[in-house]
This record gives sequence, structure tokens and C-alpha cells, in this order.
Amino acid sequence: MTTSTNGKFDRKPLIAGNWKMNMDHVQGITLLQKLAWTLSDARHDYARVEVAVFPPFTDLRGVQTLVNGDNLKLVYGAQDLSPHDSGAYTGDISGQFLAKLGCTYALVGHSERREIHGEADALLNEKLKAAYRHKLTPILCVGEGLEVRQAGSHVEHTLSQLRANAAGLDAEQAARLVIAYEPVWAIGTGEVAGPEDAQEMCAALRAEMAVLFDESVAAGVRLLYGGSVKAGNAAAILNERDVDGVLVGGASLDAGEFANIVRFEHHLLTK
Ligand SMILES: O=C(CO)COP(=O)(O)O
Repeated sequence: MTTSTNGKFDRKPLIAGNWKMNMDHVQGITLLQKLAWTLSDARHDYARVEVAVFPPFTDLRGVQTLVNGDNLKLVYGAQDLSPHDSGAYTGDISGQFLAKLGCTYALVGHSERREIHGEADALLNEKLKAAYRHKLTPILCVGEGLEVRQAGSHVEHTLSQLRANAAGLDAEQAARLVIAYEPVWAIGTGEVAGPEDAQEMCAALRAEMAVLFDESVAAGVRLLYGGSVKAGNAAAILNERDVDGVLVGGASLDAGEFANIVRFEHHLLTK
């Protein structure tokens, strides 16, 4: 058993940067190189804290070449994937292609996909299954909008997304699932859910995984928080018992800022 300094066992922290629709393939390589150098200068231990980036699809081949060529220890994934494997699905990207590009992860159900593209629970369930078919680890994003939060039904809302999206997974798949709690009202707004809000939802999600699967799945599943995470607030959020990582949007576009989030253990508060 390994112990991390925040007292959580066996769940390796994951610091993930979602670049969204930013950084063309040339800018993406520059950003990734800067990030890798910064972390290398800081002697970052990737075995202790995992680092993943989620560039646009068009960047992935360049990212793969750089990661392989420079033997980088960070991993990467796609921001979305098709529920289908191949065929007449214009504009879709297959999990098979992503696996071939060396992706470790695929985001599924980001709130911007749910809201802007109208992706519904049944489709997201298909996308999760497509990720598993191609040995990609899905990071399922869930979370409530402002009205739901104000009505006080945010926990039930978020758990019902989990139940619908993870329906039909087996325990082995569930054990590999990563879940990101991203309250929509805190995304790109500068409005951060407090560490205790992140903890409340992550604890509820973990408890629900025990109900849906079993205790050992729940104990191992990694739960991330996302929404206006910056170097200045990451450590307090990651210090919470059930928060195993963060999914960072805007701040992941700045190599120095993101590297400081990765190095959160150096800023951990003692409780
Ligand atoms: O949506 C997010 C990450 O997926 C969060 O974005 P921001 O960090 O820009 O709020």
C-alpha cells in the first residue's frame, strides 16, 4: 500500500488539463513541451501524481509523437469519442482511432457536450461503453447547473446522472472509471465550489458507487473536482478526503500555473 501525503490510500491523484477548443497543433506542442520542462525542472514524480492533458483531436498525433520521442511520463486523452467504432458517422472520432494514438483516457459527458451538443444520458452510456471497448479509461463528467444547486437538489441530480450514464457496466469496468464532479455554475466563471462542496459530492458519488457496484469498487474509484481550479485553490480542494484529483480548464493553458497545480502536495494545508 502506498500512502500519499494527504492521507489517502491507493488512489493515485490525477491532475488533468482539459484544453477544450484551444491550442492548434503547433501551439499545443509548445504548451506540452513547456509543461514537461517545468515539471522536469521541478523533479516531478509522475509515479506519485499522475498528469494528463486533453488536447483537441487535431493535436493528438503531435502529442503522441512528442510523448513517445521524449519519453515523457505524462499521459493524454481525448475530449470526447463516438459511441460507434467505424462507419458513416461524419465528424465522429472512434475510440479505436484514439487508442491507436496512444490515448489513455477519454472524457465523456462534459457539461459543454451535454449542454451545447444536447448529449443525453443514453448516448453517454453508449460512449462509456465505447471507451471500454477500446481500452480507454473514461472520465465521466457529472454535475448540476445553478438552478439545481439553488433548489438544493444537486446531490440527487448528480447521482442520477451517474446511475444513468454508468448503467450496465460490470464491476471490473466500474473499478477503472474516473468520475469528475464539475458543477456547471463553477466552470469558467471564477466561481469555485468550496472544498467542502467538492467533498460533499465526491463522498456521495463514492457511496453511490458502493450501492451500484460494491465497496471495493467504491474505495478504488477516483473522483475529480473541476470548475475554476487554479494553483491557489487546488491544494485545499485536493486535501479533502474523497477528492482524488482535479479537472482543470482555463488554468491548464498556462504551463506554469498548471505545473503548480500538479505540485499541489507542496502547498498542502495541514488540517
Ligand atoms: O470544465 C472544466 C474542465 O473540464 C473547468 O473549466 P475551468 O477550469 O476553466 O473552470
